Amino acid sequence: SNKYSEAEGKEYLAKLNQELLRYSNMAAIAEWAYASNITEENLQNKLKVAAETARFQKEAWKETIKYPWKEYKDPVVKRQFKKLSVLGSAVLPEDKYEKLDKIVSEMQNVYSVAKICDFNNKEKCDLNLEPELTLLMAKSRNPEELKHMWVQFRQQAGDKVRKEFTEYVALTNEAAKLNNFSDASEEWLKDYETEDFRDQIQALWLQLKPLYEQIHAYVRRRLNEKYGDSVVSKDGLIPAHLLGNMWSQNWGNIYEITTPYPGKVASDATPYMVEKGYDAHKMFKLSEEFFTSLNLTAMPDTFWKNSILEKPVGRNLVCHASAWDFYDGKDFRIKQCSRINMENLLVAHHEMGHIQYFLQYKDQPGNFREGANPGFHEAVGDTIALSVSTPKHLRRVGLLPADSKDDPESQLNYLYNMGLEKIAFLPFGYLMDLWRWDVFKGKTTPENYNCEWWKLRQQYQGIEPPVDRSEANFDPGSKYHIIASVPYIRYFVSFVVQFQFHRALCEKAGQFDPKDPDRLPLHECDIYQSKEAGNLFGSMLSMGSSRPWPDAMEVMTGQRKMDATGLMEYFRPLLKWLEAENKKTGEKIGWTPSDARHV
Ligand SMILES: C=C(C[SeH])C(=O)N1CCC[C@H]1C(=O)O
Ligand SMILES: [Zn+2]
Repeated sequence: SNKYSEAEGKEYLAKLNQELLRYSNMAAIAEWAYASNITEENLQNKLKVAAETARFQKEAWKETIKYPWKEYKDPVVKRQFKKLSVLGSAVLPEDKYEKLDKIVSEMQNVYSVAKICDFNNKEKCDLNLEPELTLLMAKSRNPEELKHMWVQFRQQAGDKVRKEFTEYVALTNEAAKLNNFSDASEEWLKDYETEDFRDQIQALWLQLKPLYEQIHAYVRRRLNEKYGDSVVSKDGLIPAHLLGNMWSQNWGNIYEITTPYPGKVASDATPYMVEKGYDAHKMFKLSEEFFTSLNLTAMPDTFWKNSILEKPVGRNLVCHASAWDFYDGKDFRIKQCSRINMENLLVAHHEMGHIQYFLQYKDQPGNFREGANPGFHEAVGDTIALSVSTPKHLRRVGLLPADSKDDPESQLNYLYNMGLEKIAFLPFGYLMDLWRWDVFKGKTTPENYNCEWWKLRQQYQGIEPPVDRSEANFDPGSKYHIIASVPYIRYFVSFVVQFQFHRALCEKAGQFDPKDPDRLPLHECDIYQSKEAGNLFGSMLSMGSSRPWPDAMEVMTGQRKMDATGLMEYFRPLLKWLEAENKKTGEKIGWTPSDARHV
């Protein structure tokens, strides 16, 4: 047979996959060493291993593209060649590849070591983002203290990396063009294999925007009542520092000051986690037990041995939570600077969802060991957490009092709390890459990085900075994913599809009936211990990226498209309540742009 026949191609793939897995394992080990202990030595080692890996990938790629794979018959062989025919940043000349790697590593270092002084004690200047500032942004009800932390963190993080980020954009675009993409945004979107992907996302946002405007109007009124007109206007933008989160991306931490029915039991497990002596290990064991109750896979011993589940003392590390596949079918890890509270319990489930996906597709060929699309990977843990978060489940595992009532007002409180997490996030999940796509396309230039950022924050989230901003600032650079070059539209996709997954699994578990949605409300569903649901989930997860994501979605939900009806069904009672409440208090729905207001 002539060289490069389909049989030859198949043999070539098998050998190449083994080599690629070996390099991926070495690269992950070097990256882990740096991310978990930021030292010059670990940086140099990471750069060296990354350069070796890139060199191998480039050599292999020159051979790969000689195979006439488009004429092959076997869809699995063709799909692997298709994936391997795009080289990624390894396409850059070695010096530029190393420069790009160095810049992203340095931006992560600046972000991870940023420290500010305490608002109340000017001598204490060792406050890190995690845990100190995260906890204070969640707890403080002092607008001046919140403003101090909001401004100071940005001064120590984003403002310091504006120049590096500009260089990062140029190099990332250069790599994209060498891979025959018009710019990096097109290379990032290839993972969705969907021609009109951006139009689909825009359509989903327009469907969900009314829900966001309702919760925005209600929260603005409650914050106006608490902080007064001089701090929060009745019909304008919400100041970003008052929403319980450094980036205003989810608002769960202001539940207690905006509760619809105060005095009713809060569905917050935090006090019960503390009372029961929870530590990080116990949080992750609780999550593991949920997965095994579904007949999904337990963590291998290496997970407990190699993971970092609490912030180590005495060294710098990247605290932003992450899950790692070491591509040897045995070594899987989480790195999380865990705190003992409900928010961290849900992040732990989020990360364990990544690990479960790794475990389910670990026997796929190397280049299929990824999510059906990146949004699916972000949705696994959150889908499970939708069951875990229910008052019914928290009572079941002893994280809410057994006798805590389930009356309609408590139910509404719970649904509102979930809305502060899931609905509030949607515009942020969208605008992050709306900004970056425009940057990669050159529509947003360094001269207007910050102005365009705040235009999007105003247009989509209806929020404004607590102090005037200028191009001396670089606020996008104060968000981890921007400086770590992690695409973000995956989270918007996740927040939509996780409700489609939840609905399908709840139906399978007999916990939801689409023909009688009021009998078993979707937001009360808990799939715990349903092996039928778990087997259905596993059948999708084990596919990895071996098939286009509509095929994977269809296996589990019967649908082939992203669809907002899952999220809308889950929050239907909340939307009704918010519309009635905002009508009663005569709220303006939406917001008048600040400049219009100042005129
Ligand atoms: C927990 C992770 C690690 Se993939 C994360 O980055 N998330 C989870 C939800 C949104 C996004 C964020 O924190 O910005
Ligand atoms: Zn994630």
